[in-house]
Order: sequence, then structure tokens, then C-alpha cells
Amino acid sequence: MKVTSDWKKMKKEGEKITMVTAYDYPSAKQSEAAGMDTLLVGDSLGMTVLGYNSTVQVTMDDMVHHAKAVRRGAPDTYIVVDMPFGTYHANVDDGVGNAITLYQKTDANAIKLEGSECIDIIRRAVGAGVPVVGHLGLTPQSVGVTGFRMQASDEAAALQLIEDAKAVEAAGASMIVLEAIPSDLARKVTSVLEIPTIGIGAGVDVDGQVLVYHDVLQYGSERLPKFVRPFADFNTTGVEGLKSYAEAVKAGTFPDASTTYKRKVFEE
Ligand SMILES: Nc1nc(=O)c2c([nH]1)NC[C@@H]1CN(c3ccc(C(=O)N[C@@H](CCC(=O)O)C(=O)O)cc3)CN21
Ligand SMILES: CC(C)C(=O)C(=O)O
Ligand SMILES: [Mg+2]
Repeated sequence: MKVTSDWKKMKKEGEKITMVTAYDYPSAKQSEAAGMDTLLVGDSLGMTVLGYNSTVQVTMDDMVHHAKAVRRGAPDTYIVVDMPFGTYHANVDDGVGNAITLYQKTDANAIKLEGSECIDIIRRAVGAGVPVVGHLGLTPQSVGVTGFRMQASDEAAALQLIEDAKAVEAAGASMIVLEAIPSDLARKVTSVLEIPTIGIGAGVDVDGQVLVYHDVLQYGSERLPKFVRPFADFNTTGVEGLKSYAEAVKAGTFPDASTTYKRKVFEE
């Protein structure tokens, strides 16, 4: 299993970092079997597995519940877990307390929080021994303010994002997720930081990539963000499998001898 200090080393050696979200025992098991460098228990689980229209409804209890299942499915993989909306903005003390609670209850390797408002929380959480991952650009917990669209598209916003990234690094973060930003900005941020950048909709000139499990496999998610390339089609194969099952039941061909207990309990 990777440890927090490996991320900077991989960046230095130019080895790309692979990350995918995982939300439960089977997605974690598959991702570990696929050899992912790291898993993200993303608050996107609110949308992909709970059916909400944003991540804003996701609670601390939801994150703990799912992250514990992911740890059971991927005991030997570095796991990052998202701090959910509303658990780190009221004040610094509660934010640090919630970071510690989430880390301790889930046995994750790091927590992730969105934006540059929370520099003090990052510094104190890292000081308390909790590895932290930052997240800049499109920060979905602010969907009501920004919408789900590309961020930092003018020069002033791009320069601000570079300053924010430096501040997140200086506060002690060990990686930064860059979501939905122009690729030349992502390249610039990547070149000025020592910690790796993990892109999602940030182009190829970053230190690693993350995608949502359900987008990679086309599992339930219908409208894919622009930056997704699907690598399998479980929407099709899954529905085909279920249809075949229903047809076999209707036709009386399932169950058959091989799926039926043979023991007789009544005299003929
Ligand atoms: N399944 C899934 N995949 C994700 O990558 C993801 C989630 N869910 N939920 C949380 C956020 C939301 N994300 C998104 C969603 C859409 C765009 C997107 O490509 N939007 C279009 C249109 C935006 C508009 O309305 O103008 C774009 O071209 O930017 C980007 C990120 C990324 N995250
Ligand atoms: C898309 C990634 C970066 C995320 O934060 C999530 O899945 O919640
Ligand atoms: Mg998230």
C-alpha cells in the first residue's frame, strides 16, 4: 500500500497517479484488483449511488457508512475520503474536529476538502496528524453558486487559483485535485507545486487522473461530464443480464436442475 510520502516521490519520478472513486465493498474490491494507486470515497456518492441531484445533501454519517465499506473492500489501498458539505465552514475548530472524526472513524488514509477558504483547517488537521488532500477549480459543493461548469476561465481567476494552490500546499496538503479548469492553467499549477496535482477535466499535463467509478464503467450515470471517457458499458450489459434473468423466469427455464436442491423430504 502507498503511504502519504509516496505521492511527492511519484511526481518527482514522473510516474502518473491513478485514482478512481469507490463507494462500497464491490467497487472498492474491483478497484484494488485493478491496481489503482488510490481510491476516493467521493461525496459524489450522493449522486451516483443515492440519487440526489448534487453533493450538498450528503452527510457525515453517509460518508462514514460508505468509507467503512470501501476500507473492507480495499484493505491494501490508500483511501481518501471527502469531507461533506457543511462540516468545515462554520468555524475552524468544528472543521478540524470533523476532519479528525472522519479520519478516525473510517480508517481512511487522508481526508479531502474543497476550496481555499479552509487553509487554517488544512494546517491544523495536518498538524494533528491527519493527511489532507485539497480540491480546487470546480468544487461541486458550491454548485448553487457556480453551477457544474468549467472554472477559472479568465486570467484573473486563473492567477487566483495558482495562489490558492500554493496556499493549500503551504498549509500541508499532500495532493490537490484540480477539477474542470483549462488545461494550460492545470499545467502551470502542476509546474509550480511540489505536491502532485490530480486532474478531472484538467487535461493531461497533471500528475494523475481521477474519474468517478460509475462514469468509467457507465453504471447508472446517464449524462456524462465533458471530461469523461467511458471504458466499459455496464448500463447495457447490466440491463441485458437482468432481462435474460426475467425471460428465463417467465419461460420456466430458471431455476434448473443445477440450481435446485435435490434432497427429497416427502415419500413419493
Ligand atoms: N457521475 C458524476 N461524475 C462526476 O464527475 C461528478 C459527479 N457525478 N457529481 C459531482 C461532480 C459534478 N461534476 C460535473 C458535472 C458536469 C460537468 C460538465 O461537463 N458540465 C458541462 C455543462 C455545464 C453547464 O451547465 O453549462 C460543461 O461543458 O462544463 C462537469 C462536472 C463532476 N462531478
Ligand atoms: C470528482 C471527485 C474529485 C470528487 O470530489 C468526488 O467524486 O466527490
Ligand atoms: Mg467530492
